[in-house]
Amino acid sequence: MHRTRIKICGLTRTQDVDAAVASGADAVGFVFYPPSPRNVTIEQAAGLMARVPPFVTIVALFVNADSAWVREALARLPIQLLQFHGDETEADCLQYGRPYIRAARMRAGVDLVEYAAGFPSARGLLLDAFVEGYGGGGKVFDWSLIPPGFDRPLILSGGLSADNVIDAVRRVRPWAVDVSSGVEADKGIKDAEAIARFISGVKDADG
Ligand SMILES: O=C(O)c1ccccc1NCC(=O)[C@H](O)[C@H](O)COP(=O)(O)O
Repeated sequence: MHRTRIKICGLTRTQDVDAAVASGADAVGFVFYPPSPRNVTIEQAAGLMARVPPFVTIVALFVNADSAWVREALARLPIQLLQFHGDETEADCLQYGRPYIRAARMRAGVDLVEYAAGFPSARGLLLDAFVEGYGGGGKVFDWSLIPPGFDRPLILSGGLSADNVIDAVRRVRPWAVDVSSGVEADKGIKDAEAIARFISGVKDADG
């Protein structure tokens, strides 16, 4: 039986990192995108990432970032996986020589097979709803845009919460799910109970 992996994204506080880990998250995500209310500096991220135990993957999210900044973050932080959420090309993503996942901003007309073919080196495709401002919008996209039998690891995101994640996992059967705003009390402020309910929902859906 497949166990759906779970990433909690947009962490900005130590207690939220602790809550995600305690509830059983497989991965924790940190947003390096200054316009976002979830943005963290390299200094803040160092303190947050230091709390993450072994076997929980540390993911760093960038949006059209200056490559010198990404390199600095990689040099100073224990980042294990990059997430590119902007308009990066495959060459942009590959230049760091690190494993990465590529966000696909889903909306009517997006051909996921064609999009994914442009990123053969991505470890997986993270499907998020198209929103102005790139992401973290808490919007659900039409899951029927995902082609049946799509054969790359899919990380389903976009407006997930404890209220819809069971249905999402049962219908899409993704490799992993990713949530940010759906487990927040306020932008950038996670709710430990909502994280626990989300993770419990994923486990229920897995059966
Ligand atoms: O979180 C942000 O503010 C953000 C800004 C720019 C690009 C992406 C951003 N977040 C993406 C995520 O946190 C997740 O990977 C995911 O898409 C979940 O978002 P949500 O719909 O809020 O659960």
